[in-house]
Amino acid sequence: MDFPLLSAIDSPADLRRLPRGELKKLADEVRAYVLDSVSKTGGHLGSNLGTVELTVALHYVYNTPEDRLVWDVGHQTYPHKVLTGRRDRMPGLRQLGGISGFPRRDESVYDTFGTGHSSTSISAAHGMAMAAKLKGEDRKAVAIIGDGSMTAGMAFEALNNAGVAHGGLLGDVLVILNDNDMSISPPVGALNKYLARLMSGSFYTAAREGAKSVLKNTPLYEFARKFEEHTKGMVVPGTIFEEFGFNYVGPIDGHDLDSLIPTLENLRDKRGPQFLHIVTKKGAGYKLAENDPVKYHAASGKFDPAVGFVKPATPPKTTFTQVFGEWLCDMAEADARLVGITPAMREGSGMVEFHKRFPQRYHDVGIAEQHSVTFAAGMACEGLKPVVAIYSTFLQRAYDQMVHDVAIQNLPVLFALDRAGLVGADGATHAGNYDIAFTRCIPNMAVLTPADEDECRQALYTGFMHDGPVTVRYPRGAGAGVVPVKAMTAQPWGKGEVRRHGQRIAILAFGTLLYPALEVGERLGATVANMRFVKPLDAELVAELARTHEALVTVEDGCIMGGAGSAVTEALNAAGLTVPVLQLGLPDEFVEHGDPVKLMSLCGLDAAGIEASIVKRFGTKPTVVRAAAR
Ligand SMILES: Cc1ncc(C[n+]2csc(CCOP(=O)(O)OP(=O)(O)O)c2C)c(N)n1
Ligand SMILES: CC(=O)[C@@H](O)[C@H](O)COP(=O)(O)O
Ligand SMILES: [Mg+2]
Repeated sequence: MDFPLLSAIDSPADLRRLPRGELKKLADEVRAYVLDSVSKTGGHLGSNLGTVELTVALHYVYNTPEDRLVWDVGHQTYPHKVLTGRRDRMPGLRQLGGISGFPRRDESVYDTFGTGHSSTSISAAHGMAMAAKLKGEDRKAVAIIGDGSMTAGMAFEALNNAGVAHGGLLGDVLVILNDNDMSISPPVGALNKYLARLMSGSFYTAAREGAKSVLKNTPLYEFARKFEEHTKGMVVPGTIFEEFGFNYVGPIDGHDLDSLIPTLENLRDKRGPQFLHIVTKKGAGYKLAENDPVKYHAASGKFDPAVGFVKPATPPKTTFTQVFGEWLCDMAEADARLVGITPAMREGSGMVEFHKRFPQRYHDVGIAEQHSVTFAAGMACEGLKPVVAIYSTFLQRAYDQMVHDVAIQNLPVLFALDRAGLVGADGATHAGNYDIAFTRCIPNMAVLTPADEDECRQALYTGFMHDGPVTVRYPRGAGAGVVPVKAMTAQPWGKGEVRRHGQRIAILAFGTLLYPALEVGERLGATVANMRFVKPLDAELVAELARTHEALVTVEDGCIMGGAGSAVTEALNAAGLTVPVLQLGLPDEFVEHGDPVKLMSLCGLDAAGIEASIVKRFGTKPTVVRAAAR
C-alpha cells in the first residue's frame, strides 16, 4: 500500500500546508494506514476509524500543539499519532519500548494530556483554558469526548464548572462530543436517548420551524434558510449543554470535512465555552467494523482486514473472565437475590451471557463506577446480593463509595475485580496493581486472591456467601489451567494452605503467583503456602511458618507497598515474631505497556526472578536446619 500524501506529513504543519482540496484524500490514506497498522499489531480499531476526518480537521484548523487537543480515553488517537510525527512508530504500538495506545505527554508535545481512563478531557481542557487566560496566552483548548464517556459524572462536573466565569474570566474551551451512538457495548442511559432525540432532529426541527415562523416575511428569513443550508448543524435552543453555559452547535456530520472545517473555523474564533456535537460512525470506512462495532472495538492481535477477526484454529485457554461469567450465571440460578452490575464493561467482564439469561438482574450503568458501587449498596440494603464486576483499575474511581457507602455499613457487596495486576498492552493507566493495598486497609472488607481458575470460582462463591463486603481479584487472561469444579464450595474463611513442605525458606504466595512459587519451591526445597486470603489473613499459618523456617518470602501480583507482604509483616509484628521477610511484588513505579509475560519477568515475578531474588537475599545453603513445617 502506498500513502503519497501521508508519507509527506511529519507534523500538522505539513498538513496545514496541503491544499484544502487534498484533505479528503489524506483522510482516506490515514484510514487505510490505521486499518493496515492495527491489523498487524492489534489495538483499538472502531473508535480510531471513526475519528479520522475529525482529526484531520482539528489539526488543519487549530494551531497544534500551541492550541491544545485533549482526547478523552485516548483510545481513538491513532490518526492523531499518525499525523503528529509517529506514523513510522505505529508498528511498535502498545509493545515494550514502543508507543502507547493512549496519549502520553512524555511521548509527544501533541499529546497535551495523558488519558486512558474516560471522562477527564473536559476538566483537563478547562484547566488549560483557564491557565491560558491567567497567563494572558491566546491559545485554545479542545476536549474531544465520546458519547459513552459523556455518561460519567466527572464529565458533568467539568461542564458545570467550565460553563461559567471565574473571577470574570471565562475559559475559551471547545467540547466536541463525538457521538457514534456506541460505548464499547451498545450505549445505555437517558443521555443516550437525549442525544438520539437531538440527532433525530426533533429539537432541530422544532428549532428550525420555530426560527422560521418568527423570521417569516422578514429579510432575516432568507438568511436563516441559507444559514441552515450551509452549516447543516443548527443552533438548537435549550439543549442541556446550553443550560450548562455552552454555545451548542450541531449535530453535524463528523465525517464530512466540508461541515467540520467551516464549523471548527467558526468556533475557533469564538470566545467562551463552545460545544460542538458531531455524529460519527464507529468503525467508519471498514464495513466489518461498521456492522459490528462491539466486536471491532479492539483487535486482540493480528488479523487480515479482508477477512476480519476470525476464531483461532486452536481454542484459546479459558480465561478468568469466562470463569467469572459462568459462575455468575450459575450463582444467579441458585440465588434469586443476585444482581450483576457493570460500569460499561459487559463484554470485558464476561457478562454477555448473564445479560441474555437474566436481563432484569443485569445492570450496565454506563461509565459510572462511582454510581455502580453505591447503586449496589442501595440494593444490598434491601436484601439483594449485588455483584459489581469491575476492572481493578476502574474501581479506583469508586474508592470513597467502597468505604463510605459499602464498608462502613458493612453491606454484602461482592466486587469481582478483573484485570488485577499488570494488564500488558494497555499499560500503566489500566494496570490493576493497587487493589490489594487499597482494599485491605478498609475495615469490614475481605480480600480474596484465588490462585487459579477453580479457586476463582470457589472464591467468588465464598465471597458471595459472606455477609459483608468482599473483593475477589483475578488477572487478565488465562490461568494455570485448573478446570473449575462445577460444585461450589465455600473455602475455609481466612485460611491458607501449605501446598509444598520444604525447609529453611517458606514462600507465601498470594493469587496466581502460587504456580511460579511452586516451581521455585521445587528447585530450592522451600515450603510453599497458598495463602488465598489477604484479609482476613491466616495469621496462624504465618506464625507457624515463621517459627519453623529461617526466612519467609511473600509473592503477589500487586504493589509491594501496602500489599499482601505488608499484611504478613504486620501479622508477624503483632505476634512478636522476628524472622527475615523478603517481599516480592510490583515495584513502586509505573510499569509501561508490553507483553504481560515479559513485563512480569522484568519485575522479577516469574519463577526465575523469584528464585534469583531469594538466592540473592538468603543464599542457597541452609544456615540453620529447622524441623520442616508440620
Ligand atoms: C473510567 C473508565 N471506565 C471504563 C473505561 C473503559 N472504556 C474504554 S472506551 C469505553 C467506551 C467509550 O465510549 P465512547 O466515549 O463513546 O468512545 P467510542 O469508543 O465510542 O469512540 C469504555 C467504557 C475507561 N477507559 N475508563
Ligand atoms: C480503552 C479502554 O479502556 C478499554 O477498551 C480497555 O482497553 C479494555 O481493556 P481489555 O482489553 O483488558 O478488556
Ligand atoms: Mg461512542
